[in-house]
Amino acid sequence: MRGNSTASSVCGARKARGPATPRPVRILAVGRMKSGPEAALYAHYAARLRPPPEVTEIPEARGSAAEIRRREGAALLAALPPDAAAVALDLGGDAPDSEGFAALITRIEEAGRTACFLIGGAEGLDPSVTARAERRIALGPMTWPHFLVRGMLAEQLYRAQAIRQNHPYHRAWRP
Ligand SMILES: C[S@@+](CC[C@H](N)C(=O)[O-])C[C@H]1O[C@@H](n2cnc3c(N)ncnc32)[C@H](O)[C@@H]1O
Repeated sequence: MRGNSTASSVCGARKARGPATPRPVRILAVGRMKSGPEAALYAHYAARLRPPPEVTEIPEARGSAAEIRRREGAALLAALPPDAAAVALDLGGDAPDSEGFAALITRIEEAGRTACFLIGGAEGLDPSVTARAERRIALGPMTWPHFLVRGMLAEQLYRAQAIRQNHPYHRAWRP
């Protein structure tokens, strides 16, 4: 399982156990989401997460495509907390299955770090961001709109929570 094979490398050797109460995951995302179907999708799944994720929205930058990526990238990196385990949502990343994604969250929590998911804007993520990320994850090979990616990530976070709690929301395929 691809996701599991590299999940163990994301956190580094820190404390063996995290806090009893998991810290909220952080979502650092370019763009201000207005009310609409994408916001409703995100809210639907985020409301099921315990604790709920904390979202930091980075304003869309102006300029050439490269300038936009660089400015938005600098703002994304500046918003990372010191204990961040940075995970970039990136088309060039690997595509773990949901169990592998859940294992990644567990590893980050057990290392006592904060899982921080980085989502780019229309021009994508700057190379400085993908270089900083300890893990790059693709939601398949197709390009999705960034606000939709936020909702899709929230659903996978909820699925990961269900997997970790053995909740029947996630029905693993069995032969
Ligand atoms: C509209 S996409 C940017 C497309 C840009 N041309 C690129 O190649 O990254 C906006 C953001 O959504 C996220 N995204 C879009 N599709 C994705 C996918 N299949 N897997 C992971 N993240 C994706 C990435 O964070 C991306 O920076």
